[in-house]
Amino acid sequence: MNAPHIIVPDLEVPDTLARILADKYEEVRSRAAATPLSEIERQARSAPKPRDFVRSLCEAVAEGRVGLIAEIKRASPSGGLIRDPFEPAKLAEAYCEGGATCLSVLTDTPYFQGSAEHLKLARAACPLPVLRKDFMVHPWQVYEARAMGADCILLIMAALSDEQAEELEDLTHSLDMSVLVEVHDQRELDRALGMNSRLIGVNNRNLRTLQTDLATSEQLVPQVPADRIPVAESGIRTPDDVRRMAAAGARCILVGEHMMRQQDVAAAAHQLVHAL
Ligand SMILES: O=C(O)c1ccccc1NCC(=O)[C@H](O)[C@H](O)COP(=O)(O)O
Repeated sequence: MNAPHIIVPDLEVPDTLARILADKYEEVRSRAAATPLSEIERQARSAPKPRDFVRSLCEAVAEGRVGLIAEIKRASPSGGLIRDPFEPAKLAEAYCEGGATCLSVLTDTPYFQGSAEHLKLARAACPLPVLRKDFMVHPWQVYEARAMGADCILLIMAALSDEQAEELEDLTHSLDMSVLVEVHDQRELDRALGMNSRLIGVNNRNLRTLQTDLATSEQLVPQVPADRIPVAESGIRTPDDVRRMAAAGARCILVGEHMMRQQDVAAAAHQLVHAL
């Protein structure tokens, strides 16, 4: 089959992200050549109904709880191999038992050792809505996300032009899925606020240095308007960190590596959920 023509926008992107994106465009080209858009769309439309990711977080916050998006990730560019052995279904059950509101599952293979299979196993093991954590650059991946059962996708503003972000957001919403729009600086936040999605993720990880700094959320979260839901992402480890993010205005958090490194994942989730 012929590889589809996919246009790559000319963006200024941090080094690590630029490498990941170059590989991602290649991956999408070859996967879309093997499974045409019409076929992946058919699979997406016959997938089980989406679970409401945004509503679950809103309910957690309305009930005074921390909205924990608990991440299932085996490895990462900053952390190397994080968890081995790695059992997505057991991890999903443990997160659910520990009080997580939603799951985030890495599906990128080259950099995170993730897969669609991890997402399917995790979602089948619990009732929680699931975010497909990957580098989304093309509509084909949105259909693929729905086809594998994802309830939400991540759109990283640093990786997308405004036109791309809006196209992917519209398509995602048309499939009744949620979008978590991720920003790391003021300019990206301003662009994100021009979109329709309610979930605004502030990534504390600088994708140039891969270092995390919770001050990023402290600076940006107070500027997120009340009709949006801020989510503090990356580098959150302790109950004090959770309280720090809540003091900045983020009662929803996305946490991966800290919990993935604990023997008792349910207890680690429970500790963060009950930090306030
Ligand atoms: O985690 C990385 O090393 C990384 C490198 C390049 C792009 C993205 C990366 N991480 C994705 C994430 O956003 C985190 O997995 C997520 O926010 C959880 O962060 P943490 O709790 O610090 O694992």
